[in-house]
Amino acid sequence: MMQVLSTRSGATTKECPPVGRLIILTGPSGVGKGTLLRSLLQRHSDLHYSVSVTTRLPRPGEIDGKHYNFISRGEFEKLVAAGELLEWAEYAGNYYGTPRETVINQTRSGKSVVLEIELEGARQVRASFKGARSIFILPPSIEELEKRIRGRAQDSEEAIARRLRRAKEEISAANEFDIQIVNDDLETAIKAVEAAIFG
Ligand SMILES: Nc1ncnc2c1ncn2[C@@H]1O[C@H](COP(=O)(O)OP(=O)(O)OP(=O)(O)O)[C@@H](O)[C@H]1O
Ligand SMILES: Nc1nc2c(ncn2[C@@H]2O[C@H](COP(=O)(O)O)[C@@H](O)[C@H]2O)c(=O)[nH]1
Repeated sequence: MMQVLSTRSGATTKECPPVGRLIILTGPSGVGKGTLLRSLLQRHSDLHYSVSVTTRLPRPGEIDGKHYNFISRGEFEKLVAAGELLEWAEYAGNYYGTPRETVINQTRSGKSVVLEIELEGARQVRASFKGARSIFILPPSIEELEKRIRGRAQDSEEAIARRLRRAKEEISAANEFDIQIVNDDLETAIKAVEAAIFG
């Protein structure tokens, strides 16, 4: 099955240039991407969030269809095989992906769409949407990142260790992206992301 996944990945497809803006928000888990995005969506009704599909189990409080569409591995593999994902990646033992159709329809109708995704998916979207604006969110330090992941209190020790290992690899790729923003003071970071998107 993995062979099917790798040959049908959205990474290989070249998309038509979108009309609306496509914004990639990436950076390590726990850096605050979701927190920044929630503020941006509250402040800018013209921004749209692309709801991802994932095989991860819902965390307490997460709503199916709002935070993610939670699906089985079999369902995910079918979406990949049918070419329905714009990008996808395996992250910390689970699959995550962006449904292609919604993003294409929204950008074609002139809407600005934000993807909040990890490094591999962000690289795939950069390769297929040349006009996408990519923003990499950095933590003030690894220690602070760990504090934030632990503070969220939603991951096992093993998951925290995996996320921190992955974070180090991700941070070393920050310069691949158009803009790097350190999320230290939240309000300052929100303003910097706003400037990156609308400036
Ligand atoms: N500037 C900040 N200062 C202090 N804490 C912050 C800041 N930004 C976010 N946080 C906190 O860090 C934790 C992780 O934030 P969040 O869930 O938004 O990260 P994320 O990058 O979306 O993670 P993931 O990619 O795993 O979904 C949350 O508890 C959030 O309240
Ligand atoms: N490549 C993709 N990555 C995604 C997508 N949706 C979310 N993510 C990223 O996965 C990790 C883990 O998320 P979590 O909710 O389990 O903490 C994080 O970096 C997200 O940004 C996606 O569609 N594609």
